Parts: sequence; structure tokens; C-alpha cells
Amino acid sequence: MADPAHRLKTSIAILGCGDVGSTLAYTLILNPICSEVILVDPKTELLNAQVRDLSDATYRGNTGTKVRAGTHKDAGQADLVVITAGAKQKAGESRLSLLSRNLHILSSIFASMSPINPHTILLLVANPVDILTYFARKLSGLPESQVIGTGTSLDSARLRGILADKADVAPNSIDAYVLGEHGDSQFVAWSSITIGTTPLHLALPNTLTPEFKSSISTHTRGAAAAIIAAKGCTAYGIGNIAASICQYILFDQRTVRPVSFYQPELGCCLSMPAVIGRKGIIRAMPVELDDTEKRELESCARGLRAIIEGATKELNADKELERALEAEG
Ligand SMILES: NC(=O)C1=CN([C@@H]2O[C@H](COP(=O)(O)OP(=O)(O)OC[C@H]3O[C@@H](n4cnc5c(N)ncnc54)[C@H](O)[C@@H]3O)[C@@H](O)[C@H]2O)C=CC1
Ligand SMILES: CC(=O)C(=O)O
Repeated sequence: MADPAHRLKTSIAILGCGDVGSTLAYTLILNPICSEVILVDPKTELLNAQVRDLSDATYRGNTGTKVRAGTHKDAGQADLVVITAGAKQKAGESRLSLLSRNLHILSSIFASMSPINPHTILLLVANPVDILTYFARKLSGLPESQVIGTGTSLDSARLRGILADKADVAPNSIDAYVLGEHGDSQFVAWSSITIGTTPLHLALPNTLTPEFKSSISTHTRGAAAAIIAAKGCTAYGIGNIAASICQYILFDQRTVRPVSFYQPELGCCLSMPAVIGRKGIIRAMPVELDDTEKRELESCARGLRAIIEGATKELNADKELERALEAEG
């Protein structure tokens, strides 16, 4: 039987081939799920070097996945477009501090990709990912089910990791979600965590004190900053998470994960559990939150809406300036 990459003849475009984009490409070579990975980056020397280096990793095992350089226009025709293009946090910076720079990059990306394949699924990785997912939906004109942010899928993996250590079980035996913003207002949905089918309070009796919960949430929320302070970026975790989401989509796996997508009743994009498949978000999975978690969700959405409002004004002011400059000739 031919390998999956050969059978599917699918392409994944990765915009931005810095630390995250190149790690994702490498992950897609090691676990082939598509026939072609197209890398796009305005730094042409870096782009060509990444393509050569990554291609060298494809020759020994004949993984079936080819890597090539492409343009934004090529990317716009891919089956899946992963957006890692943008500035990253320096030590001590927040994800939100990247907003203005990365929103401008996002806006220019959609101008360059147009006309975009109407069946493309967009996967946003660049930060602040929830806000960029919201604007990608507007700028691309794609149906909202086709625009997804990696959101708190990485935070949830980190949460499973630390709970696995505490409970001495494998991380994949734990169902635990961080929800809301991939950022400081995220929250742990403690009330729905299970190990196997056992609720967490039974699996870890006498452990779930407010101090325990607070230390776990703080660890999860601060994981990126701690790694960035020491090595300047995070790449392997998100490379793996993004590659998994690409697989759920291309193989129509119907996997349930917390990802960022438009929440009509909250007026923003943030992470809630969803069924992920070939058409993107197949459907939201309802989640039962307790009263504290409901308040945390509302507060998180309020914060995100305020940021969206400010960013919308900035984008509109830019457009007006552009029009004024054009009119001046
Ligand atoms: N959502 C998540 O969980 C995570 C998100 N990130 C975010 O991913 C983004 C990328 O991080 P790194 O790869 O470490 O940064 P990096 O600086 O190593 O790479 C970014 C690349 O984007 C390129 N780029 C800029 N404008 C572009 C355009 N118009 N088209 C195509 N490429 C363009 C740059 O030339 C650069 O090579 C950052 O915003 C970072 O915060 C990083 C880790 C986890
Ligand atoms: C950088 C980032 O967003 C993360 O590793 O969570």
C-alpha cells in the first residue's frame, strides 16, 4: 500500500520559515501526511537555505513529502495554509505586544495570497493567535469553519504533561483542557478533567486544593515565557501540535481538541473544544463549566473583544491613510 503522503496528493503551505515554520516543516517530513510542503518567507536567503536543509532530511528515508519554496500566491492555492509569519516575543514581552506588527503582516499576507482557494483551511499560529484568527477570518473571506487558531491546544498539552507527572499516569490518559485565550486570561476547566473516566478529584484525592490548582495554572500560563527567557523561542511543542492539527484536517479525523475559532455568542475567537476534520471546525463540542469557569470565560472574552475593537480602529485608520495617499497620487 502506498504511504498516506503519496495517496493524498495534498499540499501544506507554511508562511514564515523561522523557528516555528521550519520545525513544523521538519515534523511534517518525519510524520508525512501530505505530498508537498511549500515554504514562503520574504527572507529569500533564509528561505532557500531552509528548503535545502529540510530537503536533505527527505532523501534517506524517501518519506514521500517534498519541500519547496513558493510565493504567497502559490500558498493561497494549498489545501492547508499555516501562518507562522510574524514577530515573536522577546524575553519579558507579552504575546499581545506583537499585535500591531503581526496584524500588519497578516493583512499584507492576505493581499498577496488573493485570490485564495475557497476550500483552503487556514491554521493560525502567529501571536496573538486568537486576535489574528479573528482578523484572518475577516481578511480571507473564508467561511468561519475554515479559519482555526492553534489556541490553547499547546497550553492543554502542557497541562496534561504536568498533571501526568503529579498523577503518575501517561499524558494521553488525561482529558484536561485549558480554554479561552492563548495568553494571560486563559483558564483551566478543572471541573471537566478526567483521568481515564475518573474525575480528577477522585484520581487525586486530598490534592485539589486552591494552592495546587493555582500552582498548576501558573505553571501552564507561564510555560512559554520561561522557555523563551532561556532559549529565545518555543518551537518543538507548537511544531508538534500544529502538525497534529494538520493531520486531523487532512485525514478528516474528527478529533476533539481545544482550538481557537469564532464564538458567535462571545464576539471573538478563543479556544473551546471542537471536532476537527477535513472542512475545519466540524462542530463545537459543548463543555460544562462551573460558575467560576463561566466567569473566567466571560472575562476572557471581554478582554479579547476590547483588543479587537482597538485593532479594528487601527486597521481602518491605516486604510484611510492609504486611500488619502492614493488620492494625493
Ligand atoms: N500559537 C502558539 O502556540 C505559538 C506561536 N508562536 C508564534 O509564532 C510566530 C513565529 O515565531 P518564530 O518562528 O519563532 O519567529 P521567527 O522570527 O523565527 O520566524 C518568523 C518568520 O516570519 C517571516 N515573515 C515575516 N513576514 C512574512 C510574510 N509576510 N510572509 C511570510 N513570512 C513572513 C520572517 O521573515 C521570519 O522568518 C510568532 O508570532 C510567535 O509568537 C510561537 C510559538 C507558539
Ligand atoms: C510562544 C507561545 O505562544 C507559546 O509557546 O505558547
